[in-house]
Amino acid sequence: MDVSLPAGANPPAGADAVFDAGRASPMIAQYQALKRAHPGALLFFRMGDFYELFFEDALVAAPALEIALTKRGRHAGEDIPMCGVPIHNAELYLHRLIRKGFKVAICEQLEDPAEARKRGGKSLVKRDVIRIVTPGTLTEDALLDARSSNYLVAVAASGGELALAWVDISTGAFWTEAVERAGLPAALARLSAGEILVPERLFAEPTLAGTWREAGEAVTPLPDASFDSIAAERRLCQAFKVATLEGFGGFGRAELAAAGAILGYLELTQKGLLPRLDRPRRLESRAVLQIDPATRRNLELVTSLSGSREGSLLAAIDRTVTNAGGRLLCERLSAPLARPEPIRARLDEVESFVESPDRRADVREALRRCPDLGRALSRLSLGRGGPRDLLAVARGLEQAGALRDAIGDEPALAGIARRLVPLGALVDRLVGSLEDEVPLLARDGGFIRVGRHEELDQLRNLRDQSRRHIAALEEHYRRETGISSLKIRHNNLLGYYVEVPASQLGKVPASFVQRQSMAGATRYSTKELAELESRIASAGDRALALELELFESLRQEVLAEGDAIAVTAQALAELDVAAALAELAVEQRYVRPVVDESASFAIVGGRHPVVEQALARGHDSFVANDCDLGPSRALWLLTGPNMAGKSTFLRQNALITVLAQMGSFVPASSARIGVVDRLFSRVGAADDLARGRSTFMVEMVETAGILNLAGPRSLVILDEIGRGTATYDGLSLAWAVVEHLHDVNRCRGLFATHYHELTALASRLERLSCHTLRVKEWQGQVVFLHEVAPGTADRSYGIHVARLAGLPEAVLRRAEEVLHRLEEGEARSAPAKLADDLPLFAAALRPTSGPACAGAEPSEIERILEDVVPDELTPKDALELVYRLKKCLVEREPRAHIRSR
Ligand SMILES: Nc1ncnc2c1ncn2[C@@H]1O[C@H](COP(=O)(O)OP(=O)(O)OP(=O)(O)O)[C@@H](O)[C@H]1O
Repeated sequence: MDVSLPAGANPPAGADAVFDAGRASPMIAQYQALKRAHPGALLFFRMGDFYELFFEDALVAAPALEIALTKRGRHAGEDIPMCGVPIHNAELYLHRLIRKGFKVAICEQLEDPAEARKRGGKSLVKRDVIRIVTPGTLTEDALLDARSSNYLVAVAASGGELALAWVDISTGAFWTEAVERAGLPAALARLSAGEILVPERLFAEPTLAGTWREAGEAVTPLPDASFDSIAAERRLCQAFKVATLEGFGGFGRAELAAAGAILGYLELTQKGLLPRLDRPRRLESRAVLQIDPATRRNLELVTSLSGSREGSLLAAIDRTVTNAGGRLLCERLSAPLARPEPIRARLDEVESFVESPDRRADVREALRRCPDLGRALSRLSLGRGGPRDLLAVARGLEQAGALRDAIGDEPALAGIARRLVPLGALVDRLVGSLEDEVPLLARDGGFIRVGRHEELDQLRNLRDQSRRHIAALEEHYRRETGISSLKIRHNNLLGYYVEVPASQLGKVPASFVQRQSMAGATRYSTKELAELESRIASAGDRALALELELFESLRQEVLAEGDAIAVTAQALAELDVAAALAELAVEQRYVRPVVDESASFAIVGGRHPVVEQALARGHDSFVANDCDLGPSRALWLLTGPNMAGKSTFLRQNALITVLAQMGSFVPASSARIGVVDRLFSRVGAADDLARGRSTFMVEMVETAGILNLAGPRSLVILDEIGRGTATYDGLSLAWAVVEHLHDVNRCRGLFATHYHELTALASRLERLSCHTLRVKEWQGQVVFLHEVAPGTADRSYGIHVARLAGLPEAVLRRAEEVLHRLEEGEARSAPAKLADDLPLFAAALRPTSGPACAGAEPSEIERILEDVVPDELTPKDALELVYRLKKCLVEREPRAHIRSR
C-alpha cells in the first residue's frame, strides 16, 4: 500500500503560533522542551489534523516513512526541516516506524485552539506527550499481529541471580522466571519479545554481548536504578492494591526487580496509566522444555528459516478458529512443558474432543463467533477502546455462556468450564445499551441504542430535525430566489453556507452575506442559517457529550469485571486450542502420546508433520519410520545416501517430542516419550557473516553449547557435524563428539553423518547403534526408499544426486573417475581399524596409501617421525610436532583434505 504523503498535504504554516526566525519562538521552545523530556523517541507533535516532526526527527522519519521532507519557518538562521502525517491514518505510519525499531512519543493538543485564543492573540495551544509508543507496549489491532503475543520483557540481576519478567499488555498476562545465565538465550528466544528492557550494567557485560546481539533491535537499555528491587516491591503492591506480596508466591529479588522495571516502564510510556494486568505468576524454568535459539530456528517451530510463518510447524498444525486461540497455540509450541502431569491434563482435553466429534464441531462453531475478548479489554483499560470493544466484550461473554453449556459435564474439560464466567448481568446491560452495529471510535457517536436514554433521544431528535430544517430552508431559498441550483453545504472553515453558481449571481437577495467567491460559485451566510447551525451544533454536541458519558460508565462497568473477563478470555483460548488440536489429530491421523518419567523414547511409525502435509498436497505419501532410543540404545548413528531422508528423520523425532510435550497428539502410530528436559538440534549450516562467524564457526559454537549443556534427560539431534572443514578434522571432531555424547552427556540422541568410518564406533560404545536409510539400485538408477533400518550405508550416492540436480555430464563423469580412484585407495587404508587406534591422533597421522603417498622414498612426515624420541618430548614439543606434521601433510598432500566418500 502506498502511504506516501504528497508534499502539499502538510497543513499551512501559521495555523498555530509561528516558528519564526531568530530566537526560539514559543512554539519551538514548547517543542524542544517536550523533545528533551523524551529522548530516544521521535516526537509526533500534534498540529491541527496532523502530527508533525521537526529538526532531526524529520530528517530521520521522512525517509523511514517514505514521505516528503519539507521545511517550516527558521531557527537560528537555518530552515527547520519538517515532515508530517495526517492523524486519520497515523496508525499506518506508526506501524512503519515501530517495525523499523523506532519509539514514538505522541504529543497531543490538550485544548481547543479557540480556548488558547481566548487567553490572548498569540497564546500557544497547550500540548503534552500522552503516550510513548514502543514495540513492547502496543495495544492497537492495527499495530499488532492478531495471532502472536507481543511481550515486553525485563531482565534483571540481583545478588548473582538472573531473572526475567514479561507482560503482554494487550491481554494483561504477567509472568516472572528465575533463569540461569546459560538458560537466558533460550528463555529470550522462547518469548520472542517485542521489546527487552535491560539494566545498563548487564547490557555492558561482555559475557552477555552475544545474547543482546541475538535479540537485536528489541533491546532497550535502561538506567540500573529502574531495576531496584525495593522500589519494585512498592510498585507491585501499589499496582495490585495489596499491602504485601506474600500472597503472590515467593519471588526472588531479581524477579521482583524485573517485574518492577516492567511496571515502571509501563507508567513511563503510558504516562501514568497502567493497563489491566494479571497478578504476576512465577514460571519455573524446569517446568518447560528448554530449547536454545539455534535449535528453535533449525526446527522451524513458529517461523521457517526464511522468517515467515509459512513452512513452519505452527502453520502446519494450526487449526484454531480464534486469534486468541492462535496466540495460545503459538505460545504452547514455543514453550512445551517438561512435566508429565500437566502434559497429560492437556492431552485429556484434546482426547475428549477427539472422541466427541459433535461437541467439537459445536464448540468450534461457537468459538468462531467469539471476538478477541482479551485485547478488547486491554484497550478499554488503557482508555484506547471504543464502542466496538464494548460490544466485543458482550459478544465474547455471551459465547462463553453458550460454550459452557456445550461442554456440559465432560470431566476432562471441567477445568476450562469453571473459568468460563458468562457475567449475564453485564452482557444484558451492554447488549441493551449498544446498537447492533457500532462505530470504532466513541467520538463518532451513534452507538447508544435508540430508546435507551430519554435525554439522549431528545437531543438526537432535535439534531436530526434541525437537519431536516436545513433541507427545508434550502428548498425555501430556491423557491424565493428562483435559483434552482442553489445549495446549502457545510465545511469546517465556513460552517453552513449557501452556494450559488456564478451564472445566477444576479438573483441573489441583498440579505445574503458574501463569504467566499470562487471560480464557478459564490458562498454566502444568512441569518436563518446561522441560527439553525447553532441549534444543530449544540444539540449534536450535547448528544455526543452524553454518549461519551454513557460510554465511560459502561467502560467502568466492564473494567470492574476485568479479572473475570480476562480469565474467561484465557479459558476460551484454551478451549480453542484443545478443539483445534483434536481437529488436527483426526484430520492427520495423529495419536495420543504417552509422556512419562521413564527414559524411553519409542516412536512407532513416526512421520514428519510438515513434510507429510507438503507431500500430501502433491498426492505423495510419507514413509513412516520407527525410532527407539531406549536406555540400551540411546544413541543412533544414522548413515545413508544424500537425499535419503536423514535430516527429515532427525527432525521428525524432535518435532514429535515438541508436539507431545506441548500437549498435542503426534504423527505416529504410537509414541512413548520419557519426558525430555532440553532439546538440542544442530542441523544444516548457515553462515553468520553479520557476526563475523563462518559456517564452520557457527557449527562449532552450537556444538559446544550442546556438549556443555545436554544431560541424561536431553534429546540431541545432530546432522552432519564436522562437514564444514577438512575431512580428517571433521571426522575427528565428529568422532569425539559422539564419544562425548555417549560417555559424558549420556543423553538420547540421533547423529546423522556421511563419515561412514564412524560406524566402527558401534563396536566400542555399548549404547550406540547404527541405522541407515535404505535405497535400491535398479537399472542403474537409485531409488530412495526413505526407510530407516539397522545397519550402515556403504555409499553416499552424492554423484547420483548431483546428476539429479543437473550438473554437466562432463563434470559428473570426471567425479565418478576420481571417486573410483579414491575408493580404491581408501579400501587399502582399512579405516575400520580407526576404532582400535585410539587416541585419535594416531589414526589421523597414519599416512594414507592414496596415489600421492605411493612413492618409494620415505616421505617428509616419515623422516620427521624417525627423529622423534617420544619419551623425551615435553607437552609443548608434542603440540609443535603435531602442527609441523599437519603443515607437511597440507603442503604435500592437499588431496588428503578432499572428502572421500
Ligand atoms: N520418510 C519419508 N517419506 C517420504 N519422503 C521423504 C521421507 N524422508 C525424506 N523424504 C523426501 O526426501 C527429501 C530429502 O530428505 P532429506 O533432506 O531428509 O535427506 P538427507 O538424507 O538429509 O539428504 P542430505 O544428506 O543430502 O542432506 C525430502 O525433502 C523429502 O521430500
